[in-house]
Amino acid sequence: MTDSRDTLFDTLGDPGLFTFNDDVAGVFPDMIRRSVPGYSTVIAMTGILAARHARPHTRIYDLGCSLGASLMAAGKHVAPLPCELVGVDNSSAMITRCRAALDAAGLALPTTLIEGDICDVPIDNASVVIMNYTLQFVPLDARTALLRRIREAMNPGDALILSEKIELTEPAMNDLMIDHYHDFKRAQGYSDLEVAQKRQALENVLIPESREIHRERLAHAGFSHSDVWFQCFNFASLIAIA
Ligand SMILES: C[S@@+](CC[C@H](N)C(=O)[O-])C[C@H]1O[C@@H](n2cnc3c(N)ncnc32)[C@H](O)[C@@H]1O
Ligand SMILES: O=C(O)C(=O)C[C@]1(C(=O)O)C=C[C@@H](O)C=C1
Repeated sequence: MTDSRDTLFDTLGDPGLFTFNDDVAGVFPDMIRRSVPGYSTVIAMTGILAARHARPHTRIYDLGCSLGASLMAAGKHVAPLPCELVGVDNSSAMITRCRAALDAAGLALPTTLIEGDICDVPIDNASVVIMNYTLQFVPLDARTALLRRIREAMNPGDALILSEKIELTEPAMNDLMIDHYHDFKRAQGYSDLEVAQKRQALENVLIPESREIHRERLAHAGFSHSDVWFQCFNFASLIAIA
């Protein structure tokens, strides 16, 4: 099956607020691949990282699972270790399509999908928690409590894999990275109009923070170590060890 092309922001007008509705879910594989530099590398490596930290008879959570890309990568590398995969997303359009994609993929591990808010869904007996490009959509004042609940569900040595669009602390470097990022998007076939309209739709919806703030918050939430394991322009992936 070929992915539908993302043309959602190609017309001039009020783009409204970005939401993960049926239109977005329908083009999501193409959208995220052309919008997140390094996306396919991050997803593939998520499987490798998960396999090192997964413990038998625990759960591997994917919070903000969208269409299940990280669940599939984890399933591929963690099996046959007996673990349960749990995907959570609050978009019914994503969960419906994720269920179909997982059925088609036929994962080797038991998998549960939950339609719900990651700030409310119980998290228990986790050895690995994956949150790829999702914390950025959680309100700022709810981020620490969520990370605390994740940490409390883990044992020492377990891992959180956290990927985010980030802000750089030095304004000139931040502006430069955003310019590089927009060059990347244009090289992926997005027009200046599409870049501008999407940027407007994401304003105050996707709230990026610096790697320093992320690492401080992770420490505050009880993680003993964290660092960046991948970065491309203003998109970074961290691993935090419980
Ligand atoms: C950029 S996508 C994540 C991409 C996905 N992790 C991947 O790597 O393919 C963000 C996802 O998080 C979900 N999301 C955002 N806020 C959420 C929340 N509070 N609770 C549950 N899901 C949420 C959205 O519906 C969307 O599917
Ligand atoms: O297109 C952008 O500007 C983005 O920030 C990319 C991004 C993300 O980082 O989550 C934003 C929304 C879509 O979910 C896919 C990718």
